[in-house]
Amino acid sequence: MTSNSAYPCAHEWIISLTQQEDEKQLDLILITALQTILFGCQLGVYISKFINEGLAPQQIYFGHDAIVLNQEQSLEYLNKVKKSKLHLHETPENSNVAIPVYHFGKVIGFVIAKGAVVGDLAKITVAIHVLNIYANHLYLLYRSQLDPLTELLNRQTFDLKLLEMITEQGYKKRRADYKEQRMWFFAMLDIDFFKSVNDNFGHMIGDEVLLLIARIIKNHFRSEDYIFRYGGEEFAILFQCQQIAFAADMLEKLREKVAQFNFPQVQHVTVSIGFTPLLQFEMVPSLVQKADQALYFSKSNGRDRVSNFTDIDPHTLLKHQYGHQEPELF
Ligand SMILES: Nc1nc2c(ncn2[C@@H]2O[C@H](COP(=O)(O)OP(=O)(O)OP(=O)(O)O)[C@@H](O)[C@H]2O)c(=O)[nH]1
Repeated sequence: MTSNSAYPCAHEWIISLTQQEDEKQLDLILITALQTILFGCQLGVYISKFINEGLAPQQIYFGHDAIVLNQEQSLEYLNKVKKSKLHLHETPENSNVAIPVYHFGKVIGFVIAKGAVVGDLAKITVAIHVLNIYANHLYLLYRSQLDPLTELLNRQTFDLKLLEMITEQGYKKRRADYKEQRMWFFAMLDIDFFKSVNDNFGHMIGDEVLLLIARIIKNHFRSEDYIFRYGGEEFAILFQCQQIAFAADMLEKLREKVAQFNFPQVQHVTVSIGFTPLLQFEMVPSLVQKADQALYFSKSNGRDRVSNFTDIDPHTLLKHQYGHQEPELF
């Protein structure tokens, strides 16, 4: 991409950025734009993809010359740019600039550029504008991944995320952020006798129950975990724990929280949960089937309980399959 003016033209990048429907493509366009605008610089690009100011931004540029920071350093830089907007650091042997990435006044990441551009405010200003457009479009893409009622990730995003997680890159990349090794787990959760909630209290109250349960689940897990509204009254959870016993405990506590919650009008609602460890390179349908079978086991053994697929006798599993291979769409 070229420009006739002395400084790179931001318009071309804005058009390219706002045309993207895929987050990875959007990142790629941003990196190319920054490499052109801040030509000759070594770059580090760190963004919080959840549009969440509290989270450590993640590296999104992995080129051989990328500036690599650990989680602590990236939080440190985030705080620096929050305080001083543009953080310039100049010594005879090393000069770099940290540029904040804003979304609606919140700093959701930063770009570090090392090299001759540090004193060139015109180029840095173009980079800031391009980063603003990137952040706005990232937010729109992010919103399109959410279920409008619960604001959890929607069913359309489920396959993509799960596929991403079971490939080597996704599985390892996220684990490496933690000091200790963690495993991923996949759980399916279904509200018990939800039809009777609708029948007895009406659809609006049913929706409120869905919303409240979605909130309970979201607050129960870490912001790095993934919570999906999988179907009508069914949720899927991808989460990390050090070991299977902790995962079971985490889900048991979630079950308890729902069972003890005082829902307006309906008062008492329970959920059934099935889960399985996420094996790297496992196929998505096989993973869903395992969690689904564990969920069925919970349903057919009294509901309001958590079942671990790996604990269930395979003979029992062969006999039963929870009757919704295709999720109910909403
Ligand atoms: N209010 C509301 N209801 C929904 C929504 N999506 C699905 N449902 C209802 O969820 C109910 C699911 O009922 P069933 O599949 O029979 O399951 P259940 O009554 O929960 O029974 P078990 O799962 O066997 O415990 C149906 O009545 C759907 O209409 C929604 O977005 N809002």
